[in-house]
Amino acid sequence: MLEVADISHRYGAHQALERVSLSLTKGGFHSLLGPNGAGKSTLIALITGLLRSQSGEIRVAGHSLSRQPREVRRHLGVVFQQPTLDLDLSVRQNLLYHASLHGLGRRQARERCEWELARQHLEARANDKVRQLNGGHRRRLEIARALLHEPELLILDEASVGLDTASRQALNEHVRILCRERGMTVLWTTHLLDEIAPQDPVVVLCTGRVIANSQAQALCTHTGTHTLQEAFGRLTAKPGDTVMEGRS
Ligand SMILES: Nc1ncnc2c1ncn2[C@@H]1O[C@H](COP(=O)(O)OP(=O)(O)OP(=O)(O)O)[C@@H](O)[C@H]1O
Repeated sequence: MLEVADISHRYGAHQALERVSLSLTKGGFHSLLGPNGAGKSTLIALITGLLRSQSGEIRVAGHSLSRQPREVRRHLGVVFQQPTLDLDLSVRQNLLYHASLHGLGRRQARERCEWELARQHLEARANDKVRQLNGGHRRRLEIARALLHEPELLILDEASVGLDTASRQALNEHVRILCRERGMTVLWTTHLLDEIAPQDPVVVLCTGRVIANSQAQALCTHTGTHTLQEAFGRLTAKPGDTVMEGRS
């Protein structure tokens, strides 16, 4: 569903990503981990087309981002780290506006909007201004918005930041349900390792390179540790020493 092949990116003299390759299988909940400055946001900006790739190739659902950007956008939903809702528009208005940006007709937009609101249990809030929603509800609205055009790949960049523990868990579980029930492929970036299950495929970035690409559980086995926290610490302490690549 997502193929990143040999992507490198520089900011001036600074090499932010170096020959990054990864591939996400359909229907999986994939996590992207890395310490501060590892290059996660840069990679997401490249995949979502916010940054233009300088080398390598990105394909979404078989479409090349550089040659078929519209096709890629059609298959891709994104929830960015920084909320981008209009606080002074209502919940429904935010969704309808976004639907029009995706070229949905009026009727289809209304239908999709009501469907996603119901799925997120936000119907009763449809006419409220976003300003009136709490952080958890705003995140759910952003997910509803990202799903309006029925993408097959959903990217969430630190989507749980700022939420309380219960809202974080609910959000995480909700996204997992989307994978299971809709076959959606998810790329979830986080610093919070308790959001990752032992069987989840995980990509670890460090100083711009993929240093591990495996199931969370296998990272522990490989590093001889008991928790993902310990494995992550060991892998990122001396990234040059421990390169662990396999399937994600
Ligand atoms: N616009 C920019 N100009 C110059 N350097 C940048 C720019 N954006 C990011 N960088 C640098 O590129 C590297 C990767 O940054 P990036 O934000 O992608 O990392 P990250 O893994 O998302 O970090 P964090 O977890 O802190 O958000 C860092 O060293 C960062 O300082």
